[in-house]
Amino acid sequence: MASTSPPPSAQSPEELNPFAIAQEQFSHAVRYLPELDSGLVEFMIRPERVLTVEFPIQKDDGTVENFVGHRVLHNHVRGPGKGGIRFHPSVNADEVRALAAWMTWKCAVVDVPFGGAKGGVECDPTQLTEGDLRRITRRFISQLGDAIGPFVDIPAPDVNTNARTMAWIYDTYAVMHPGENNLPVVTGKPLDMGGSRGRPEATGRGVLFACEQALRRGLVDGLDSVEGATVVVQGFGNVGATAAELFHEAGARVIAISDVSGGVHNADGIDIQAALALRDETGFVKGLDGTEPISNDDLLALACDVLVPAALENQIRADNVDRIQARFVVEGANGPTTPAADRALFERGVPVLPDILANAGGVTVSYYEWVQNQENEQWEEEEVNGRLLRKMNRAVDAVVDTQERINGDLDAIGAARAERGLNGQPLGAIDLRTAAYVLAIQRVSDVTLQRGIWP
Ligand SMILES: NC(=O)C1=CN([C@@H]2O[C@H](COP(=O)(O)OP(=O)(O)OC[C@H]3O[C@@H](n4cnc5c(N)ncnc54)[C@H](OP(=O)(O)O)[C@@H]3O)[C@@H](O)[C@H]2O)C=CC1
Ligand SMILES: O=C(O)CCC(=O)C(=O)O
Repeated sequence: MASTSPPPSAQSPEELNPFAIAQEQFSHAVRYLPELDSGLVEFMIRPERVLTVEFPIQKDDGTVENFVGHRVLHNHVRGPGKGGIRFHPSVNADEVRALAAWMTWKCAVVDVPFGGAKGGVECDPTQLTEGDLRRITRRFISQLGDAIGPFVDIPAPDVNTNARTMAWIYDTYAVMHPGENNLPVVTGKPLDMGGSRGRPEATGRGVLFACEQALRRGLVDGLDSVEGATVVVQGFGNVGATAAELFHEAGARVIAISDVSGGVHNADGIDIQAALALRDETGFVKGLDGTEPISNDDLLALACDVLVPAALENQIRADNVDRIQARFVVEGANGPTTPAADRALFERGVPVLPDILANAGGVTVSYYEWVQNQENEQWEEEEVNGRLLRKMNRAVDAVVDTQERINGDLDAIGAARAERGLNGQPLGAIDLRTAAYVLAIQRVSDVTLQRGIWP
């Protein structure tokens, strides 16, 4: 597997450091919440716990190799930590810190009773066998010990992990905790091991639901439905492939898709079922019949109604944002747009439905799985999807309403800042990401104060 596109030299590492980005997004939003005490703000920006573990495994080729893994609990004020585990060569502590912080805000935006956490192991799954991956997972989970648990911190799938990985996590934890109902320790499990119907598709489905509700709210001039819209999807894994399939089923024309090796394009629309079959057979979408090859860079620059980045961080940056022609960006991935690119898109009037809202369908159905596991129940898929739809619609409405409220109240917020001795410079209008942060920070700070964690 190739790693993420190399960062362009024009941008400093700090500008592309996910944790620095997460902190910048948070600090920007806090300016619109002048009532928050500075100590409380500091409490919310910092991760509560960062664990880094190192462990050897014997690989199937007979060699022994050391691996490094991280699990970060960012904040557990609203509930146990929640967030996926990623296996990727570019995993590092700062990336996991950022992903954990985004989980805190995401769970608050969609209003599920979890805090934020995330994990990752620095490894390249393309160079490892299934047996290697199983041993890595088991050793990583044993090393984490009671830092995870059904009411402590609950992992889930992320990049290069899936239901099979979650089954190994469950089993490892269950061996360490005999005699207990351990099912809620991890979500995204296989269906016959306490997984929830609808969880494998939930993130992609949530991306579609969020996009549809945002269009109904009139966020994109002249586009009120995905029906007939042209859609470009970067990343053809759990999130991207499901999103592509569901946008297609909803009547959109998906004109380009991609994976790490590059993309394929057809202005008349891509046969998504054929793409799925090809990916399952070869591992890639390249060479799909009836399509032209396209690089990931050029794919992002295609003219389309909706662009869904669903791969990794830092895909839309200062150096390529001018090429973006999409009318609406809906973030399936975590952190695909840098702050500089956010600002440029906002100035151009291109709305970005942020990750902490748009891709919250996964954690929402993970919450439903966790609830079902407590009762040893399994809901019907219609029930799961119906609940997801209502959650996503409510979350989109809450974020759009927050944006409208704040942007209609800038003078009063500026005056409140001046009154508290804060920088009194005029405040600019906020984008959807900042609105989502304001909503989330408000929810987390309210509970922090109610619980008396911050006096
Ligand atoms: N799984 C979930 O429930 C959730 C995931 N997310 C986020 O969505 C994103 C995707 O996750 P998920 O779908 O689970 O991961 P997967 O591992 O299932 O899929 C990732 C996809 O992205 C592709 N990819 C990797 N690197 C690049 C690159 N540099 N350029 C283009 N494509 C690339 C991969 O290609 P290849 O397979 O060829 O390597 C693969 O198609 C991540 O940001 C994740 O954090 C967010 C919420 C929930
Ligand atoms: O399903 C979950 O619990 C977490 C999913 C996740 O890691 C994410 O939303 O980024």
